[in-house]
Amino acid sequence: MDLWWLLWISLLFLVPFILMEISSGFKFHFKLVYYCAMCLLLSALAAPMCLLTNGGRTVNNMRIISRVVRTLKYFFGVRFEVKGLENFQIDGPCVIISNHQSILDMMGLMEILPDRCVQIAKKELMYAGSVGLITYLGGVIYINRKRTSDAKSIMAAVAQAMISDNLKVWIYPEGTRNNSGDLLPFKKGAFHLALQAQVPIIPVVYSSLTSFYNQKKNLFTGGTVKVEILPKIDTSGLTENDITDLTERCHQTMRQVFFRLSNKPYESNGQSNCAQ
Ligand SMILES: CCCCCC/C=C\CCCCCCCCCC(=O)SCCNC(=O)CCNC(=O)[C@H](O)C(C)(C)COP(=O)(O)OP(=O)(O)OC[C@H]1O[C@@H](n2cnc3c(N)ncnc32)[C@H](O)[C@@H]1OP(=O)(O)O
Ligand SMILES: CCCCCCCC/C=C\CCCCCCCC(=O)OC[C@@H](O)COP(=O)(O)O
Repeated sequence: MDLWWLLWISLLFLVPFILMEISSGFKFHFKLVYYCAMCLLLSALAAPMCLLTNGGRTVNNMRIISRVVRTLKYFFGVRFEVKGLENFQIDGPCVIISNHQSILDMMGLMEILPDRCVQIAKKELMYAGSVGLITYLGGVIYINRKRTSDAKSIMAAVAQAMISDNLKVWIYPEGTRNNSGDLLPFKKGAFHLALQAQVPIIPVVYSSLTSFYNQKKNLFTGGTVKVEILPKIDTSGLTENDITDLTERCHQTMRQVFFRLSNKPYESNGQSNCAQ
């Protein structure tokens, strides 16, 4: 008898949930699964192309990867309005920093990826099947975010490789995806890297995706993302003592641009912008 009551009560809660899920959530989750499946499929197709063209793990594969990933936007109704591409026209290496909202960011990244540019990614991405393989072949640098000391020594080696191999490095200084409609405080790795390699920083800002992609509201329709590549920030002459200031300056500049591109009034948060 008790079991029957339990069953009825569960149904009472389950049925509206299932109906709601069918109407909005189902579409949302279906599209997300479709996106991941497309990433896995395109990666599986791109991997042999990379191997046949360039033989193994090299940044040159990023040209192939970006060309393939650029086709994804047509499947998902996403478009990009890009400003400031001329700011990428610098000789030599640099650190590129941008905001990170969701896994959809891979489309925005590949839309404007400059030549000879690798990204810093969490090591877990290595195990994402064919996506892991394609990131490996493209020369993505993996870090263990839970071990600051390991991440620091990898970043120090990256600083040297940037100079010797003329590499640009793309870092998401928020350190994780953030779809809250604001920027998270910045981690300091990107700024240490720019100082160690003595290279400029180029900030890139993507407008908020929340009007067409919002996990809390089960929303995933098509839309336009505004992208702005900002002028380079020089780091020559700066020392370790300037890291906090530099981090804060970049965060403030990018936050202002983020609010402007997202058509939202700028809110001053009044706190320190650096991650503690
Ligand atoms: C073909 C179809 C394919 C389709 C699909 C595939 C599509 C494309 C494929 C290719 C593209 C792939 C791109 C993948 C992108 C993935 C993105 C990510 O994974 S984001 C997550 C990983 N990235 C990051 O976390 C980067 C940002 N994080 C940092 O920079 C961090 O600082 C850190 C990880 C280096 C360290 O973390 P943490 O300890 O939490 O950080 P802090 O609070 O910033 O630092 C603590 C103290 O350490 C000092 N510090 C930091 N870094 C350094 C350093 N390098 N050297 C010296 N000291 C350092 C820092 O100053 C702090 O000390 P304090 O005294 O407080 O100042
Ligand atoms: C045989 C193994 C099968 C594995 C299946 C893997 C399923 C995943 C498949 C496709 C996912 C496509 C993802 C595209 C790349 C996304 C990169 C990305 O955005 O990573 C998130 C990372 O920046 C921050 O992570 P967190 O927000 O801290 O978390």
